[in-house]
Amino acid sequence: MESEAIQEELQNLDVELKDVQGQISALIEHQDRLYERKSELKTLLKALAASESPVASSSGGSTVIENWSEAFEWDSRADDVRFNTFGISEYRANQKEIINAIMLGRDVLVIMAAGGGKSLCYQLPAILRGGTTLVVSPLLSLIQDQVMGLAALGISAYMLTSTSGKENEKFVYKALEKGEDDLKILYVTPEKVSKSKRFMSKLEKCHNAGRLSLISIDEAHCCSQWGHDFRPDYKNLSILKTQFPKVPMVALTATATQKIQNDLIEMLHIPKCVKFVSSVNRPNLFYSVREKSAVGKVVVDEIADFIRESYSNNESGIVYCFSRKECEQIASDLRERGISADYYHADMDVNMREKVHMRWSKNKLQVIVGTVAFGMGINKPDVRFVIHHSLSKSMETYYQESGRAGRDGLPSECILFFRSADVPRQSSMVFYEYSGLKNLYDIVRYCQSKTKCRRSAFFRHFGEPSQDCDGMCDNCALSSELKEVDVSDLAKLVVSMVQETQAKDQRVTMLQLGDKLRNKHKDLSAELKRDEIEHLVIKLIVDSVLKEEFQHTPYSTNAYVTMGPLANQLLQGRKTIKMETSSKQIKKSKRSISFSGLELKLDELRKEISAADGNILPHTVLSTQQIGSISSQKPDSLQELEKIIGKLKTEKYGDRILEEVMRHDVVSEDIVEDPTKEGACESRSRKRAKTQKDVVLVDSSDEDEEA
Ligand SMILES: Nc1ncnc2c1ncn2[C@@H]1O[C@H](COP(=O)(O)OP(=O)(O)OP(=O)(O)O)[C@@H](O)[C@H]1O
Ligand SMILES: [Mg+2]
Repeated sequence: MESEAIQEELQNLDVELKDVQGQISALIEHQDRLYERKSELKTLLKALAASESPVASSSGGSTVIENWSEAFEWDSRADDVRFNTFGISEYRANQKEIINAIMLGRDVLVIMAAGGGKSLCYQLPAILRGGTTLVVSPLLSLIQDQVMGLAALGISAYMLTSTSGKENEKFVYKALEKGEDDLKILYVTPEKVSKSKRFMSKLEKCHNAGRLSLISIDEAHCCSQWGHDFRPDYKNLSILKTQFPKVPMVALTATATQKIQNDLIEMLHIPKCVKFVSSVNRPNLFYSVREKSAVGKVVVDEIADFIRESYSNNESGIVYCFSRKECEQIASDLRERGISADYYHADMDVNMREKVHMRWSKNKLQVIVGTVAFGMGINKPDVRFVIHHSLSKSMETYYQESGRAGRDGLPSECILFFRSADVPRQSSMVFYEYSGLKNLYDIVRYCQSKTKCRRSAFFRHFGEPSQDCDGMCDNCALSSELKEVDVSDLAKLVVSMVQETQAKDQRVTMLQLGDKLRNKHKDLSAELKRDEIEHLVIKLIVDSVLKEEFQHTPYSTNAYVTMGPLANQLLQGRKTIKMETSSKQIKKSKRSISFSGLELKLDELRKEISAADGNILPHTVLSTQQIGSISSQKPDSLQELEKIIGKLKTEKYGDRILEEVMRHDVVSEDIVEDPTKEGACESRSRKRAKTQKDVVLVDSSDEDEEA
């Protein structure tokens, strides 16, 4: 009897110890999170202090007062090239300062959001400084795009990649060695630097002759293992600073975390660089999360309706999917619904992929349905919408992927379709990655929240002070009745069920758990939909009450739900679980720009010129912003047009653009007034002044509907 009592006590102690262990690991996890947040906040404080002082932050702790915005002798030349060659009417934030720091010979680290205009920051000094600028860029498609774009502007840009022909290679090597031919900008992949001795020896000759004027490392986050796109060959780029210590180096990336910044500075050997960190905020992007139906057809219908209603002029978009099979299916479903869509994934032959990408870049295809393989090489500035058919694996990847919208700064939309059942699909892919689950649960929190500003989640993630969202996310734009409901009792039922299953040495997936619960508690099943139970299970996982465990089968990795570190706290009534519920739902959200009248004609014209040339993309002929400016200002001479788009584009396309403007003017006047009437001219100019409309039409007709 005594031994039985001891046995029992031992068993109880084991249970209690397990509980304590669970609490300790939960506390340790919590402690880690607090430390991490503390360090983020400290960095934030430093950044704030730096931004309050007039000195640009120099990572070398330089005490010299440096004002990168003052007047410099190259200012007028820089303005001339910016406007007349690049057709850019004014600098965006930090561009001028970065250019000045490079012109002064400093090493520079640029952190600027996608589409912020990083290319200009090294391309303009490349032209001003004379000699040759070397640009390292990770992807062939990015390099091709850039070289093509620069060539269209009459800038002598070349590339050396694995696909370069012999003739091209010969020309580049000769130009590097002898300096006789014009070679302003040379793009290479990192492999050239790390693997080609021949290339490095030619580069050395160029340098020794004093002709290597600048080294630019684009997409520099590829250096860091902490980044989302680590490329081993980027690690060897330190050789550039070692070999050419006096040549200024500029490293550019859109990825902003402090850890990655420090990593880059160390790996590229630029400890004294001047750092320019711009905000991660993309004010022109409208972020929203929509509940994803369990029925696939309904989701595709919703996506197709959205595209048809908001982007009927063939405006470009991307739909991201989880798997290759899903991509193909959704692309075909969209085509069936009359939308010009095609798929893009890693299983396709390179030529096929390139063909799809090119059709899309030339606006011959409206939507690319892609996996994450459709990534870094996308340079299209006028992507108006990015839809996630499934959630991304982290806030960082979501920021990157959704950030492919609106790189031209014009209003664009980012919609994520969220369904709890998609979480185990992602978790079974990322659980072995460093912080994989933690990162995934961060984006799940983002999706589950019905109250918090979507933007603030990005600020928090990148350790940046919050900024006003200005109603540019669903949670800020929508004023609906939101409540927090205590669901602890239901949560206890869920956790007890997991506990029972585990006690029987069985495993349960989220799907099975929902079914079991509804079978056992028939009274609940009338009230509770499967989706709601899954929603709760995911919340419990994210809150460490439950946890996911994974098991490999020969065909897949399955995610099971098990007791988490805080399970017992909940069962013992020491923890409450609250869920946000919303009485209203966004049914339709429409934030779009749309072309009308002359804009449509100019859009047609740029496509026509691009198609006839074959080597120029429509947005290089005229950017969407330029189309807007021409349509609102309606220039009636080449001189007037030149004031809007600069000399080069006016010389190349001016006559055809003016023809279009005049034709449109005549047509619209035929409609509105009798041109023979006296005073028509005056009324025309008055009319013009009146139609100086904001070319960007932002339609914000949200329709809220009872759920
Ligand atoms: N000052 C400016 N005014 C108007 N448009 C600009 C300006 N600077 C750059 N752009 C345009 O913005 C678009 C994006 O520029 P760019 O490709 O340099 O972005 P990025 O910062 O390199 O982005 P990513 O991280 O996606 O590579 C391009 O179409 C470019 O011509
Ligand atoms: Mg870029």
